[in-house]
Amino acid sequence: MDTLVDYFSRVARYEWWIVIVELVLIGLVVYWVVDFLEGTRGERLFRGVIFILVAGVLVLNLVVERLPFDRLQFLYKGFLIAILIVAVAAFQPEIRRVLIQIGQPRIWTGSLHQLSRTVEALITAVTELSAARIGAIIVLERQVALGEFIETGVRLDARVTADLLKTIFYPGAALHDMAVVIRADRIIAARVQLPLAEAGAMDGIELGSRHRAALGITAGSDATCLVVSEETGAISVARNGRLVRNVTEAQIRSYLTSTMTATVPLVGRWLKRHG
Ligand SMILES: Nc1ncnc2c1ncn2[C@@H]1O[C@H](COP(=O)(O)OP(=O)(O)OP(=O)(O)O)[C@@H](O)[C@H]1O
Repeated sequence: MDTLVDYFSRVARYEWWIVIVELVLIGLVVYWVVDFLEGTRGERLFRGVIFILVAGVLVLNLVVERLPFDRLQFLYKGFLIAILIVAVAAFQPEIRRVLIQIGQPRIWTGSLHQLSRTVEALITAVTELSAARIGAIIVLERQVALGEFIETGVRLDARVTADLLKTIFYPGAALHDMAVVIRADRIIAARVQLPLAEAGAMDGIELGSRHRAALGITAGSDATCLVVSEETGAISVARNGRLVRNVTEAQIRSYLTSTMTATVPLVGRWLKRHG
């Protein structure tokens, strides 16, 4: 108790506005990290790491500092460094995504007309595949290049059309297995093997490998992924390692437009809004 009183009387000597600014900044950073990781595997890890750190600091400050447990304190410092190294390894996909988003310019070389044609072709393809219960997974590459995964598939370079997408995923067709990757308005590759996210369930349903592949590729990159379930015909959208199931046509349009307009130059976006 004395330690707590000591602590608060020390804090009370600081300039009040400095304490407030510091608390607000810490709060903003934690809020931003939790918001960024929300619903992903990283969120649980982050909560775990924060819990260990807060519990460790409290125990050390409130109990150990009062008693001559110098070796424990020394070990705790080493433990913090180990936690930092483990956290960097564990959050590798999330850290990669954030750094790439910060460091890369936005590029879209096509016109807005091409953009909306591509969006409509994708919507037609997935709704028709869904109605026919044909499984499909389509990855929309953005700023993070997906070259290492594209190499596992068959290279194509064809304009996105609904008919071509339906033909690719038609059961038994040579390229129907695995994923299609799209860059701007081109189908870049088919039969692409994506990294799988850990096994897990969503809404009580165990995720199969198609949906785990969508989570895997979107956790480690800024890509958006459309999935059509062969089993139920449900269409899902994955972004930032999160899956939204049973999306409607309007939702797909909104997801795709926001994904793709983020790569349109600002002037183009301004013209679209005011033109
Ligand atoms: N690593 C991967 N990358 C891309 N696609 C994959 C990968 N692994 C599996 N797939 C695709 O997922 C199909 C198998 O889907 P599975 O039934 O296991 O998953 P699911 O999520 O339950 O999907 P569905 O709801 O369509 O059944 C494979 O035939 C293949 O086309």
